[in-house]
Formats: sequence, structure tokens, C-alpha cells
Amino acid sequence: MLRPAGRQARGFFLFVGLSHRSSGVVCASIDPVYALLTMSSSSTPLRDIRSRIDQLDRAIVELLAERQSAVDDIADIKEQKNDNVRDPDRESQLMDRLRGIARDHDVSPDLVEDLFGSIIAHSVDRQNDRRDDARPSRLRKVG
Ligand SMILES: O=C(O)C(=O)C[C@]1(C(=O)O)C=C[C@@H](O)C=C1
Repeated sequence: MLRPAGRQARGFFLFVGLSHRSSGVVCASIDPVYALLTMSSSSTPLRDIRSRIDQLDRAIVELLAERQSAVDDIADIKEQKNDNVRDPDRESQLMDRLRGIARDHDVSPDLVEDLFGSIIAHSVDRQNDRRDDARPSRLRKVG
């Protein structure tokens, strides 16, 4: 008997379970609910796909770190030239380009805009914090 009692009544055919009915005949039946219940995170397809997602998420975070390092380089240049941290023209060009790339890959352009809106907001904060840290302490912003 491979299936728990009480599930034998289900007349579906997905998961093979052997059971001795009252007749003594061994019946084979398949139960989708049981199949789903037993398809826990240890089952191979789900585990493999989650492992792939974990790798992709790691790659995304590593790319963000790389982007952050490039932004730090820009921050240094802008600070030397006393340029503004924010560049609205660059931001709108970047967003248009990314929305186009999203469309080409069947990803929601709004999702990409939200994500990059957040990434750029952090980028701007980081650049301002670096400028602030570089100032003599008596000239730093408080709060
Ligand atoms: O390209 C710049 O000038 C940056 O400072 C980088 C960056 C970004 O994170 O992409 C951040 C702020 C600007 O408004 C535009 C772009």
C-alpha cells in the first residue's frame, strides 16, 4: 500500500499506488492530490528549478554590486567636477532603453521601470552619502 487510507476513493489516474482491496485483488490507481502532496521541495523537478532560480537571483545581486561599483566611479568624477548627482535626461534615456529591452524579452516594462526606479533612487542616495562622508564633519548634514 503506497497511498494513505482515505485517498483510495479518488478515481484519478496520475500517481500509481498499489492497494489490496477487500477482494484481495491488487489494484493500481493514480491520485493527483497525493502526487501533489508528495511533490515536496525534495522532489527533483521543483528542487532543480528552485536551484536554478537561486543561481539567477545570485547573479542579479552580483550584477547589482558591479553596477554599484560603476556608479561609485561616476560619483567620484561628478564630485571632482562639482556636477549634480542627479541627471534626469540620463535617467529618462536609461528608462526608455530598459523598457524596450523588457518588451523584447516579454518582461513587463512596468516591472523593469519599478525595479530600476528603485535601483536609481538607491544610487542617488549612495552618491549623496559618499559626498556627505567626504565633507569635513562640521559641514555634514545631520539627521
Ligand atoms: O549616470 C549617472 O550620471 C549616474 O549618476 C548614475 C545614475 C544611475 O544609477 O544609473 C544615477 C543617477 C543619475 O540621475 C543617473 C544615473
